[in-house]
Amino acid sequence: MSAENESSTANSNSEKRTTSVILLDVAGTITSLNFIKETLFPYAEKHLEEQLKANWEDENVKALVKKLSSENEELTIEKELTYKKGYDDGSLKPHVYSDVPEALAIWTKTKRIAVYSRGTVESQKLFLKHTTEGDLSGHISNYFDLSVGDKQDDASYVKIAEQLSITPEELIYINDEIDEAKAAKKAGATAILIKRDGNVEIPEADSAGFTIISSLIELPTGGESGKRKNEEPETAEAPPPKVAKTENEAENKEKAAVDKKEDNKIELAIEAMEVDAVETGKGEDKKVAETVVESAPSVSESKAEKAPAATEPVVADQDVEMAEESKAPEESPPKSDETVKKTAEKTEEKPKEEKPATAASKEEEVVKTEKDVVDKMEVETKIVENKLADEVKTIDDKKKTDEVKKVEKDETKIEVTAEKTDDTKTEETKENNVPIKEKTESSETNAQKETAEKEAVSMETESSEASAKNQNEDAKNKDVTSQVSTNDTGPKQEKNIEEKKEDGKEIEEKKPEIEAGEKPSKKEKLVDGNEKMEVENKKSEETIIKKDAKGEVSTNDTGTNKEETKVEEMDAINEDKLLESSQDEDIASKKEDEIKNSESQNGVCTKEPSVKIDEKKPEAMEVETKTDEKAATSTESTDKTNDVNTVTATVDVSSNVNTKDDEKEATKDVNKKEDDTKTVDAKTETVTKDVNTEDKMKETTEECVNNLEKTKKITETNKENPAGKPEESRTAEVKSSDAIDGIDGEKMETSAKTENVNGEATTSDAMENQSDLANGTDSNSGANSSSADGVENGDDVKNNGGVNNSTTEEEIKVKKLEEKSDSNTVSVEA
Ligand SMILES: CSCCC(=O)C(=O)COP(=O)(O)O
Repeated sequence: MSAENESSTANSNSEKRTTSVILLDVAGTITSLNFIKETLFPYAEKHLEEQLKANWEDENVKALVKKLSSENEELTIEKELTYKKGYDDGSLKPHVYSDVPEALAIWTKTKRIAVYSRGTVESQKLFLKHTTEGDLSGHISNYFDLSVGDKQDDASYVKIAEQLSITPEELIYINDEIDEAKAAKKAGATAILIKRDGNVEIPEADSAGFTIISSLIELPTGGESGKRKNEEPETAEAPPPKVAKTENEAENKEKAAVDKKEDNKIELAIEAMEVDAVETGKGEDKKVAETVVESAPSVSESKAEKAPAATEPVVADQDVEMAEESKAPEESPPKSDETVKKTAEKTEEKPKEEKPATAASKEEEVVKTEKDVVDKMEVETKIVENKLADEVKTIDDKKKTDEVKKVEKDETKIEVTAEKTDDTKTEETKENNVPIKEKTESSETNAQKETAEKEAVSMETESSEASAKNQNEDAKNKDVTSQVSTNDTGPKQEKNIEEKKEDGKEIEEKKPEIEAGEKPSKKEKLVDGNEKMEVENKKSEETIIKKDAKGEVSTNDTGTNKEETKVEEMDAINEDKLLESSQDEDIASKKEDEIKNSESQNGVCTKEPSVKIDEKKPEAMEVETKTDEKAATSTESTDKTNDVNTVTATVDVSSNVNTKDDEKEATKDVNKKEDDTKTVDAKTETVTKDVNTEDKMKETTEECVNNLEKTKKITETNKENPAGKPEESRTAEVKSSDAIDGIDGEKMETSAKTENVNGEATTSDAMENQSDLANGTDSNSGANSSSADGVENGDDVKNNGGVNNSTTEEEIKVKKLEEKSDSNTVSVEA
């Protein structure tokens, strides 16, 4: 039997990975004791006699009988023969518990399974081969019978271990008898008690410290090791196994059922038992290390080996703790792996999912921000447009009011001039009613001009509005570009921006044309005024154009305000000039009145000069009026032309802004208007010069009046003393003539030179230089040599002398004045 056991053991050991071996008892463990007692043994007894009788003549039977007579072994052999016959004919069917084949199938994957029974090895083999659950002999690697020793002897377990090539600690013995368990435990093996129905009850005191199971599937992970039990007090203060078993029986069954399919868990339970056995210290440390190494070919196996079995609840409290401890590393890694995987997936998926999500959200945010920006821009542009429209309206209103005021002022001025012209009551002035009429007509035309100007101004305001809008659009474009630079807007906005930029460029290109169209309307007003304002206006225009050329956002308010201020200044200057001219006229009229009064008082001397002066005065007035009229007509003509040009230009500009061909025509018109304005400016320059000469003439007339008064006094004295002091009268006359000649600077210089040649001191109080001339009584030739006029004057003085000479000289002087005034008029007409 021992040899059989060894051979079977050797055959199976090489195939197992682990060194631990589960050693099974038969009766009461894999089969019921009732089957052994009630079936197997009676079957043998019954069939043994028959077998003996049938085979009595057989040599084998004869040898057995002889042997039984001496050792009782033959009976065992006869039993084997009986069992074999029964198993073979089916009359005997060995019983096994239902959990046996399942447990064997599980254990046999990683463990060796051996059988240790009182029946012979052949009987054991026949038994496992013909069980009610089928042939289970294939899971059994080794069979041991009583040949190795009594089951209650611990040495038997040592031998078995030796035969299995393992240590007793590597042996797990499962049986139903406490004495055998104690022997195995004593040998160092792990002894597990199993309680099945019909087994002999184990006293609780004896079973204390042993693991008790009711099914092989409940095989505990740690098992009961002798050492552990030995470490605990034998009195077993620990709870009795039965109590733990009964309390946890239902749960163990359920869990066992659940864990049946998990083969690795059972294997791990066995490995845990091995570990527990190693912890007892009975095993060799090296072997334990080897088992650990062998049982750790892979991570899963090592984990599975340490994993708790489903039968864990059956285990005692300490084992449960170990199982929980062993669970933790097993369950935690998968969890950790899963968590790692999940986290990795999350980390991988999250960025992938979050990135698109964040990208989409960002895009949505960007779109929202873009929409918000566009909305804000639209709102801002609307606000700016509304503001500009309001400002343009206010500017228009101001301009209209200013223009109305201007029209009123012009009307009053025209009335004043008309009244003045009526006051002259001369024939020439009557003849000059035509220009006065023209003035009135021109006033009418001025009124028409004003209306035209209003229209032009309205057009200007429209153009200014357009320029303001253009500037606003430029500002919008700038704002848009600035916002686009900060914010990455979509392509739609870029297109809009580009379109706006193009529109802004076109508008900027149109600006100079529009602004050029504004020039005539401005120069209309400049014609009435002086050149300074024109220059200033040009400068302002140039500055505006430069600003526009630079791309600066020049608000139209400043330009319009400047224009308004300039126009106002121009109007003020014009008004001042008109006032000055009117004052000059008043002064001249006053002087005339004074002369008349003096004439009426002085009699002879005053008549001719007064007449001539009166003749001259109307002429001078005529000159003035002519110059004024001509200036007015020139200005009016230019105004008319400019008005027409402005109207046409503004109409052209306003109507032709949309078409480029019309814009070119408008530019041509504007250029023409600029040329017209230049010619008008030149004319105005000549007119202003003539006006200055007229002022000088006025001064000379004043001096003439003074001299006449003096001549009057001299004539009176001459009358009183005809023979004496002719020089004084002559000097006075010369003074007057010189004063008249003084109009011409060259004549004054020449006369002064000739007079200084004589170098005689004068006693006259009137004018020192002229008194020098007067003192030169012998210097008449000098005076005559000064000029042709001087010759005439000298002749007159010589021939006439006295009162008559003075009158003739005055007439000559008046003629000179007339000639000069005529030359002025001619120059003005030219
Ligand atoms: C399976 S062989 C027959 C079993 C038998 O004879 C026997 O006595 C079993 O007792 P044990 O508890 O030792 O297996």
